[in-house]
Amino acid sequence: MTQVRPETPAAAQDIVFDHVVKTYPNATVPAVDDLSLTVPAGEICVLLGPSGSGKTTALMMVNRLAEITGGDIRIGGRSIRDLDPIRLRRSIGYVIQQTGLFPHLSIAENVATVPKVLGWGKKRIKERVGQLLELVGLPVDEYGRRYPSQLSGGQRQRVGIARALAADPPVMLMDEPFGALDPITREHVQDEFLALHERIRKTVIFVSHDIDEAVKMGDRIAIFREGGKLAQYDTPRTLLKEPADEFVARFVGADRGLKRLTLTRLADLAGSGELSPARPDDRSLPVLPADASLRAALSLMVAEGTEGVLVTAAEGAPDADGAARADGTPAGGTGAGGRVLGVASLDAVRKAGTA
Ligand SMILES: Nc1ncnc2c1ncn2[C@@H]1O[C@H](COP(=O)(O)OP(=O)(O)OP(=O)(O)O)[C@@H](O)[C@H]1O
Repeated sequence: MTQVRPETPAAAQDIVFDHVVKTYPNATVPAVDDLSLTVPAGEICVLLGPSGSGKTTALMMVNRLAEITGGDIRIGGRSIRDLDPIRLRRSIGYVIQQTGLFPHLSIAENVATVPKVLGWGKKRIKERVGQLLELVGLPVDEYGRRYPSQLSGGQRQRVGIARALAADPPVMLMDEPFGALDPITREHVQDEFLALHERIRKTVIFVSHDIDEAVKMGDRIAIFREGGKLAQYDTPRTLLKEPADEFVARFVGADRGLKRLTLTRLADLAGSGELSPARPDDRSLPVLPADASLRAALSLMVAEGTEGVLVTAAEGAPDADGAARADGTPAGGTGAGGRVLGVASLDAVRKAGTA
């Protein structure tokens, strides 16, 4: 995706759930029971938990698609109770699994929906649509006139994201947005969304069923248990390292160590002095850049049957000291490898997974 910024981006706002309760009419037990948590401005919070534990309900209360029955939700300090639901919804991006694109409208028209409702002028809408489609990697000249049925699932999901961003909302709600995509497209769209989020820094609440997705996407994860109760709210790292109880431990799975490896980069090992210096023999080891995860390093070692990987400076990282490169070309040359930082041994990677 290209370096286009939305015009005058709205500052992100924090979202506070303050003892929130939701009991549906005729229900005997609450769908969400006394939920209190704060999503800091600009962060991604993933709601995770078994089916029926209240994730979607919690999300839909934020834009008042479900009305709260107790407690309060505040966005940027303002209670949603004090805001007109329709205006509130226009000010919040909403992305769902079935993208909800209008099949009879072109891609450009789909993205323009909310700005049109808000009464923006034609020129401003056109500019905005162009920027947003560019931002999600679907240039308007090529894709703007197509219809949703003429795009792949992943592309449609990106249009859904562009449309949700159209009015530059400070908050985005995403309900299993990538749930219908095949695993490869899904990973790709997740990566793209994370890169996009780096730039736009909205406050995002994201519902997921999938612990791997939650660990990858979330700055924080809220784990719900049956009965709409919050079991734990923490960063992925803390959650994997210190699950609050048996339920959370079971939910995040037996391979917690492996998941933690996803969160740690080879650069972190380099930073804490846990790489060993490369010796001439190590030139035959598989090579990974420092921004690769320890999980990727472990997979590569297993696949190649080695006890280490050679770690090079990540692409774009400074390469100043004239050391040799992994591919044998001198520093400053045009070889694909970066400066060699050292060797990540199987032991060092294992240790990081259990630390
Ligand atoms: N409109 C509704 N009317 C009555 N009960 C509802 C309604 N929507 C959801 N519920 C109930 O509220 C509880 C929480 O549902 P919710 O959809 O929020 O859970 P969820 O964690 O998002 O589930 P899933 O992962 O299966 O989507 C469930 O018991 C569900 O049956």
